[in-house]
Amino acid sequence: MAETQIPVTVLTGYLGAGKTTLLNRILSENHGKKYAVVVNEFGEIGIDNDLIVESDEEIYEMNNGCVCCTVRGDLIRVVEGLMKRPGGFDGILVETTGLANPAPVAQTFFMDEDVRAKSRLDAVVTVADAMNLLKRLDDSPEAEEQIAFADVVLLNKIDLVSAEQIAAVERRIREINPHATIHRTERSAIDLDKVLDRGAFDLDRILTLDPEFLEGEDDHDHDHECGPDCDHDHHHRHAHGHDHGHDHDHDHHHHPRHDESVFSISLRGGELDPGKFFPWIQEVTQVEGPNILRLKGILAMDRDPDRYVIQGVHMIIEGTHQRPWRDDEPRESRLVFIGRKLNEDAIRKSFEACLAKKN
Ligand SMILES: Nc1nc2c(ncn2[C@@H]2O[C@H](COP(=O)(O)OP(=O)(O)OP(=O)(O)O)[C@@H](O)[C@H]2O)c(=O)[nH]1
Repeated sequence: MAETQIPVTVLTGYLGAGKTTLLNRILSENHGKKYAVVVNEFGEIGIDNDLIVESDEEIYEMNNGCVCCTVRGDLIRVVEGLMKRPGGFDGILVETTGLANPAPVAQTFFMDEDVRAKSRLDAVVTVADAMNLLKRLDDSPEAEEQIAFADVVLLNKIDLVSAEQIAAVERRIREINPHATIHRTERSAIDLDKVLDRGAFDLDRILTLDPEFLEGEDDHDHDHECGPDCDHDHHHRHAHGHDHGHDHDHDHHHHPRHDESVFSISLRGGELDPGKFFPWIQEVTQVEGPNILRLKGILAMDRDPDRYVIQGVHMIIEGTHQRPWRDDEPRESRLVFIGRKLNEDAIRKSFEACLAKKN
């Protein structure tokens, strides 16, 4: 029986750490294996799917809320569906949103009987941003959970920091999680056998970390109530509604609430005037940089046949031409900011001022 279990890799890490970069490596490398990929993102308009390389792999997107607390039922259904596929898969990769606590995702693979019989959690792989991790550990509980649960940590973006900084981040990771294997990486470059099929998930360690890990709460059936940005109100309601008089609150234990100060702004429009857009995005990222945890967009530039992809983490932004727009695609620009204390009105208005004038 055991040999028929499909290995599942949970790929986690804070916003912008380099998860998709790693996923793209896995999907592009000529390893002769077939992986199913499940991605989940935070933000209303699905962009992540467009940033994943085109490949023969099957990609399932779940962007209605955050996998850690709202779509576990969906995850079970997707995984069950995958297992029934003839031919099967050599592995399943689940990429969580940067704001997810990986524990409930990992739990999924122990809770559902069918899923448990046919799959095994191979490893939780956490990508950490060497430049920003220390700050995020101070202000974002998810960042710490992601490190604590990791079997393998990729300490990524080492090109952006000094050797001393790398050593300091590594020490902090070790304090939180002395067991994980740490690899230093640039652009998530790693031999895939260091992240896939590791047999690294250690249930005993996780039970020390979280004694209730296997207690699989009743599923509360809250899968579909959350909005795209993970409606935290719902969790308040849930926590209250679930008070049976015992004083440990499952919800608190397994699902530390998301950082409620983080929200997303989704912008949509037609073609952009590059002469206006580029100075604008430079300015926004300079002024709002500390509050911009993440930005990503697929843009249609006036008179440009290619899709233009822009990505950022705080003040660092990168843009590239991706591929030509297809005839059947509307030339539309979509841009998402995820952050704290962003001035939505000002960003929205100034973005609209970058649209190309059509006559
Ligand atoms: N300089 C530098 N940039 C990197 C490195 N790895 C990734 N990036 C860039 O960082 C940005 C975020 O990378 P992604 O792989 O999309 O990050 P992610 O973790 O998938 O992001 P979310 O899904 O939004 O949480 C992109 O612009 C990447 O090109 C690295 O090692 N060095």
